[in-house]
Amino acid sequence: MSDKIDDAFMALAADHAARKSQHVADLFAADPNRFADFSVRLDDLLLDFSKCSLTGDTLAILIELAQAAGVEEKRDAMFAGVHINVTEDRAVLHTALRDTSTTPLNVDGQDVRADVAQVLADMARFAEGIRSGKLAGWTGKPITDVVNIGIGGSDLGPAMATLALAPYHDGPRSHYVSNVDGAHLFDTISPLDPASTLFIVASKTFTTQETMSNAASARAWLVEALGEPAVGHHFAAVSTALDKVAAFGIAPDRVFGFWDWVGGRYSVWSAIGLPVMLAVGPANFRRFLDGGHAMDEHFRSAPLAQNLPVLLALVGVWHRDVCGYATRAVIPYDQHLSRLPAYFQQLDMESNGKRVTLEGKPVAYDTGPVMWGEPGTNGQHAFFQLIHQGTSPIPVEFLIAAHGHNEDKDPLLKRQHAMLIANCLAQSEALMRGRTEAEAKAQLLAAGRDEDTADRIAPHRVFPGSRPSVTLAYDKLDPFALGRIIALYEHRVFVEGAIWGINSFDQWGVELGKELASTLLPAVESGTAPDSLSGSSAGLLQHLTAK
Ligand SMILES: O=P(O)(O)OC[C@H]1O[C@](O)(CO)[C@@H](O)[C@@H]1O
Repeated sequence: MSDKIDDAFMALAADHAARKSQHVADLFAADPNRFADFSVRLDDLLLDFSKCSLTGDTLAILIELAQAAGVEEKRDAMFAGVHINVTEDRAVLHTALRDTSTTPLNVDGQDVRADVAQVLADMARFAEGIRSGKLAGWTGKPITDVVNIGIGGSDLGPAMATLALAPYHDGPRSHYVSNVDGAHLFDTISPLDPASTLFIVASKTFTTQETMSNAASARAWLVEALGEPAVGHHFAAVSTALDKVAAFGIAPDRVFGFWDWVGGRYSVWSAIGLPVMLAVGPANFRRFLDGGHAMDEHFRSAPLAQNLPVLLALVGVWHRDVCGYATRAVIPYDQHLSRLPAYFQQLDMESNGKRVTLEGKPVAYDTGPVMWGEPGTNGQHAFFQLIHQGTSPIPVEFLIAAHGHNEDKDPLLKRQHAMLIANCLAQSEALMRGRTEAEAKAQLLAAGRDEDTADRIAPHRVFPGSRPSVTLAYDKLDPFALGRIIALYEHRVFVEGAIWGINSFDQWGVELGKELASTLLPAVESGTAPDSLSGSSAGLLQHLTAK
């Protein structure tokens, strides 16, 4: 870490220490412009971070921190195709997947623009064929159900986006199978008709144990029902490992490639998005890409102090490193975004859950927090108790649309959307404002409780307040809006990683478990624990394989 970064962190720590007991409600009372000063817009997309404990001075130091960490230079290097993923010696160019520009973009001497456009055109042709029924199943039945078999980035992105775009879904039904637990595949395909089912085997590496075993079982199910020759009509694949796909037996015109410069958790924009395109059609998929590109343009050009991903990241760094909050909750008040927290968990935690710098030295500051969440209002009736009154503050990120998709259909549904907004605003307001003991007692007395009861109960009804939250508001969750939100969070992860000086684009932390699982499989099947296994694991293995 450079001296300038350390200086900025020290200045932030001093600012935090000096204002530790300051209530955010007092910041609002002191500054009638606080909302305007601590919110930023990109068209209808509004990021409000005024309910966090930052002041203008704090923000100025955070911007200095971003400058000292070279965020702008690192951003430009990413967009230019520099191999910023140093441990895998790869460029990081998911942004190229949503860019329609024809200016050459050379990656390792190869202009990737034409490749990207070609795969998109192939996907669109295939998707239109399936959606129109022209590309039918082996028996001539049109495809009614698409089962994506993939895991991690080859599952979470398309699964999240398909659900998010449910109002635009006019193609075959979508299903997602990821877990190596055979129950996932079995429960999904049992009700389906093999003659009208299409499987997409999605795996960047085409070696992932879960995906390969689910694909083999799906293939066997299909062959048993329709015979071996049917396979070609009912399978497609998405991968960077085209040689391995060919070995699986999927016809080349049903194989959609992508490239090693697209990380798994950044791949929903690539051919990994094929099931989304099948569901909502190529035009809506293009709008999703355009939304991502709009955020890219904003990220590249807006000054740091008006830059949504930069500001979201700086608020994140403030909470993680200065306030010391170990987790953050993402709560979409949008049922269609109910898979967003799971998607963000991979995006954020696989990217920034790192303990060494780019140079392989221990990091000087805490890196990625635990990210978790559930849709509102459900979370309110489950874990919000702890967020309001627990001992450790948890920054919350609320997402809310001004308009729902169904509100024009029925006044009752319009009212329900109003209730959704009211609940979302009520939660962030309650978290920030809190309730004093005196207020709690006055309420109890006003409700007819006697003095002793009011004194006894009031402490339980105190809310400390000053609990941080940001709110991301948008007009309506359409494909463009979704693309913008996803790209916003991708770039936020990038900026945080750049400040911490880590590689946000590798994932070595998943390897050890994978290696051990493959060496343990024969032991589980034979019931004999190898000597190298710890007493605990050997004991568990014996218990689980005893009969
Ligand atoms: O697409 P693949 O190669 O099957 O990998 C699936 C997922 O597995 C991981 O490598 C982690 O195990 C993720 O990074 C990736 O998204």
